[in-house]
Amino acid sequence: MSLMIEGGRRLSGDLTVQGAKNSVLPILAACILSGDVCVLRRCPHLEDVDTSIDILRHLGCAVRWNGPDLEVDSSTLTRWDIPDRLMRRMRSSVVFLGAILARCGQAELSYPGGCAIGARPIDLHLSALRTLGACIREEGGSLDCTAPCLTGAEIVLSIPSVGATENAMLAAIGAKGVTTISNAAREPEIVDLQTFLRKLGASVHGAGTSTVVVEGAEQPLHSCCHRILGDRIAAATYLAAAAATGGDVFLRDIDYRHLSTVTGVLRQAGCTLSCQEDGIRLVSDGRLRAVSPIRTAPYPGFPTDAQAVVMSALLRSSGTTVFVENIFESRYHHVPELVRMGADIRLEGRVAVVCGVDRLQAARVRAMDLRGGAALVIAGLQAHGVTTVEHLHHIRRGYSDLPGDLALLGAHIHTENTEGGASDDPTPQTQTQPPETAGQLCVSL
Ligand SMILES: CC(=O)N[C@H]1[C@@H](OP(=O)(O)OP(=O)(O)OC[C@H]2O[C@@H](n3ccc(=O)[nH]c3=O)[C@H](O)[C@@H]2O)O[C@H](CO)[C@@H](O)[C@@H]1O
Ligand SMILES: C=C(OP(=O)(O)O)C(=O)O
Repeated sequence: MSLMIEGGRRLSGDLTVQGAKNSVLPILAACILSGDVCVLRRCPHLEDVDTSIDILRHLGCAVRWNGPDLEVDSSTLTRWDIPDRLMRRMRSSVVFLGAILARCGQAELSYPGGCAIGARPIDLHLSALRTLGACIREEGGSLDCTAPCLTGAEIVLSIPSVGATENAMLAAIGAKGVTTISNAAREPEIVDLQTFLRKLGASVHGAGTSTVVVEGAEQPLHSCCHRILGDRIAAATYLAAAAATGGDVFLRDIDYRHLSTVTGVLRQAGCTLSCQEDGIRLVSDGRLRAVSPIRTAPYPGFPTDAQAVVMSALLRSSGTTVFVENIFESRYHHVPELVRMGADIRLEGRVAVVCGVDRLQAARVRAMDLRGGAALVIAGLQAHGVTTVEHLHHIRRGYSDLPGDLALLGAHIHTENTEGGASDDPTPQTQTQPPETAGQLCVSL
């Protein structure tokens, strides 16, 4: 599947932002802990959500859509294994490990897949679970885990890894006693997971700070209904698109506090932003200025997931902007594609130097990963002529309807069924490697 985008349209109007991919995925894994029915409101319909549903069904859970809500009944769970073909489909498959261990005391799965943006090892996940008493045998990419009796412990993460924090929180629910996770990730999605776990009846505190404390659940957990947090990265994408096209958009149902580094950059670039309790409005005249160096960092720093889309917004700015990607070692696969469209970007390791150009030219380009794909769409919105973005399936991992949303805002964009599709996709996918080979997949810049 490809997207065709006719550049030069100014975006305007209101948009309700989807539920967050990075919230709903760990929460879908957490549904296993309930042993009952969980209703997730505003569940985004994404490829990664479909993969999570496939995993839940494989485990024996009953899952069904009810309009925009997803209902998961985990009372019927019968298995503790996840087949390799499902593990490889996304990174977040690994977050099921903590939940399955907590519920079943054993788990059989393999290394997760996901976008090729770096090596993405899972050593911190496994070390956290071992600290809680899990015995994990790694062989040929398979993980054979037993944990008849998880015990609360002090887990210190060497990096504030989002996924490792979530895995540790989920496993700790099934442990006896208190678990403290230090140097925990502080992302809003971790807070959303804590909110969900509390609704299930679990005792979890501290999410949003560097120390998360989980008391093992002595009582059985129960059913709950939860509305998924608004997606700050989808919001950053629409803000970047509006900024680049001289737009005027209002994004509803998004917490502006979760986007302060992104809105700060767009303000510096010359956009006018007003942040309200119910959303964010951005007005741009389309003549953006270069900004101070953008360095990606764990929350509350500038999100790595917004690096590509904000870069795209600045391609025609006046002056030079430096990007430093500090989280993932090869997250610039969109750059050669943007250069095809006339962008002036030089790469040196983790640094990308963007010199604004007067004009972008439409081209046939290829999404190499999720956010890089969204960045190409934003470039297409600004380019002269009709841009084709191939390999739409990457974008569908994280946006429930990017073309539909942009069309609502006035973009001329449509999806085309192209020959081949995902099955003959040569795009590299990260397959987390056993420790001795981790890193070999990193694509040099
Ligand atoms: C589903 C989800 O929420 N995905 C997000 C999550 O991914 P994810 O949870 O995979 O990202 P992490 O926070 O774990 O990764 C941060 C850094 O830590 C490294 N690391 C991580 C785990 C580990 O065991 N060992 C290790 O070395 C990673 O390679 C990376 O360099 O956070 C990333 C960083 O904000 C985002 O880009 C992703 O969108
Ligand atoms: C890298 C991302 O996601 P994941 O961790 O699911 O691959 C992302 O959302 O940009």
